[in-house]
Amino acid sequence: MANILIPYYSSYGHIYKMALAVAEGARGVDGCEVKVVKIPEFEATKKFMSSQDAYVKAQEDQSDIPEATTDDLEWADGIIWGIPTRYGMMPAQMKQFLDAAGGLWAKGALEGKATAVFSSTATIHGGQESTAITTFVPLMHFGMIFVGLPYGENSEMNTAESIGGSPYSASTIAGGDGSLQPQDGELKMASRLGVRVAKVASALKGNI
Ligand SMILES: Cc1cc2nc3c(=O)[nH]c(=O)nc-3n(C[C@H](O)[C@H](O)[C@H](O)COP(=O)(O)O)c2cc1C
Repeated sequence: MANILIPYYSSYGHIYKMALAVAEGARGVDGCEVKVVKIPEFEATKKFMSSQDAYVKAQEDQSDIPEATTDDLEWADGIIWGIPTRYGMMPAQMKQFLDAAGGLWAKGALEGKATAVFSSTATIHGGQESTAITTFVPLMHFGMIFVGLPYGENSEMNTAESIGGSPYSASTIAGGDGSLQPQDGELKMASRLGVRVAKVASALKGNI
């Protein structure tokens, strides 16, 4: 039995859809309990973005998802973070959440837990890989065990087409105006990432 947590932040819904695919994969692994939670939004951002219909609609779609707490992080045996790219790296909301978990760092509460990242960018070269790689840094400080996305299980990556996914993370490309939606191949890679982390977390607990 392993507990798998999927904390994500999503302004326009792309990462939310990827989170559901990751959850579906993790739920398929025997004995795993899966929780999807959203990283709390900044009040200032809510106010600023309330004039954007796409943001308002995406937040309504996620209204049933509970907000992430540091207790959730302690509950989890494996944590798969959903992170839309901001200037090539994680959004401030996500960093604030990690900073607020400093008490867990101090007592080593996340050490030895499996972790992974899924991301999204507007463009193919907008930072899907740098977001995963830079997120690796704080996760290493927490002592977590990083799980990548191997080519062997994800043949979709062997392409020159416009599709997300790299050895570092599952990802999707939203388009400059956000009009693209996660493609089948991207959702499959997200789901397989969920499976992989759930299996690694179970193995680390000595369940398999
Ligand atoms: C402040 C800001 C910075 C962004 N920086 C980048 C970036 O560096 N590269 C990129 O490709 N897209 C960038 N984007 C686009 C977002 O990554 C995109 O809207 C997001 O991945 C969509 O996911 P979501 O629908 O889950 O929010 C940025 C968006 C915002 C609002």
